[in-house]
Amino acid sequence: MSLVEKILSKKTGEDISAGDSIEVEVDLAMTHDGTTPLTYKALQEMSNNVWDPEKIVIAFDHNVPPNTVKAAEMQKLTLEFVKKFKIKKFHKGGEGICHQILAENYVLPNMFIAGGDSHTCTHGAFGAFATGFGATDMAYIYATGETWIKVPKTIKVEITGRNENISAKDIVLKVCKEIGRRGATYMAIEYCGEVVKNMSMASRMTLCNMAIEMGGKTGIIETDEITYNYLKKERGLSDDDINKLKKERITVNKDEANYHKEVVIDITDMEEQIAVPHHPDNVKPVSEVAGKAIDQVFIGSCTNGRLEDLREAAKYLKGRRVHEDVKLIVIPASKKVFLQALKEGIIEVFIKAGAMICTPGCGPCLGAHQGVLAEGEVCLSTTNRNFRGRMGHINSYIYLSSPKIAAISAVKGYISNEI
Ligand SMILES: CC(C)[C@H](C(=O)O)[C@@H](O)C(=O)O
Ligand code: SF4
Repeated sequence: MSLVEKILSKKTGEDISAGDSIEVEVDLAMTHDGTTPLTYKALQEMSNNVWDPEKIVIAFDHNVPPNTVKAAEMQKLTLEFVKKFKIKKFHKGGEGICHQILAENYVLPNMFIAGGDSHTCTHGAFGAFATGFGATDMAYIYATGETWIKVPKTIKVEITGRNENISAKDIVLKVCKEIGRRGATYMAIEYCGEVVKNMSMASRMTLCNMAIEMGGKTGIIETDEITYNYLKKERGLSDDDINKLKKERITVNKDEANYHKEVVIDITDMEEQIAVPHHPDNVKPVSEVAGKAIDQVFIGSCTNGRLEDLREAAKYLKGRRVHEDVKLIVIPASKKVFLQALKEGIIEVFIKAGAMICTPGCGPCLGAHQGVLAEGEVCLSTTNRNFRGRMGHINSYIYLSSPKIAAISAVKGYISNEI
């Protein structure tokens, strides 16, 4: 059995396998300012109640603070939902991106997590089954606490080798290139191998975050000491809680699991990777893109807005100036990340270098505000999607990279991995 099959078998109490349609109880559900209004509308046609307000998380992150009347109206309606159903796990603007909020507060291994956002797959990093649903499905979940899914097939992706220059973002871009934008449609991507074993939780989240860019239902990683340490240190779980989780730990016998496909990526001689317009699987080694002039750099998002990402970027910006032709926008993924970055002097490094720092949230990632692109402009971004027009004008261009390359390029004025 794959990791997903094992988690879902445990949840349903039956031995299930890929292709089965199952009904399942949801442990945690989330919608944000962009998706709560439609979910609320659909819910009103189904029920006058929510199944369990304790298991629902609402976050304002996509347009914070609201920049248009429409965005303000959507938050007003969402607030009505929050009040009506007495949702306590409510995070108003400035607290962070919904996925970062979930990771910092609520996600636990073996959970079934349903999110009204496609990057809910990020939480597979905790050994949870986490995936995105549309508004009608979310409404049904809010009403009943249940949903159904077809159990996805699994692609095993093993990351091997050693290379100090390579980050989780370079790896996931390479995986996108190998698997392709439709290569994992309705499948789970199970990451393993020595590189993943040694990765921080933040990096594992970067890996799982982009499963959807390959059409994937989710990305997922077995829990281990790194997961438990994170839950203890960052989330304050007690030793008893951790021991309980360890007893319920789900592992996979990789030789016996019935993977649909297996991919091995050795990073030893790998170059850093860049996705070029207009698809995240349109990936090239940095040497083929180096020298491309840029107008804007964005460091942030649910892919790469965490503390380790900001620390990495700060290494290259410290004592340097952002190129005069480049706008650099930095957005910490959450309030917690922001406060810690302030404490460590990282924010000061960015400001002195000439960066603009914005309120934790999605920011320019989806082209809503805080840095939209003009016609012909080129942005190098640490986000996950470079679709045509996503960050602004239909004829603007988005390249995707790691925070390191983003920071170096902001200084140089063109794409580069050498400071
Ligand atoms: C607005 C929201 C529905 C959307 C998603 O689901 O992914 C957004 O977060 C994105 O990244 O494009
Ligand atoms: S940061 Fe970007 S990808 Fe992530 S949830 Fe927000 S808009 Fe979507």
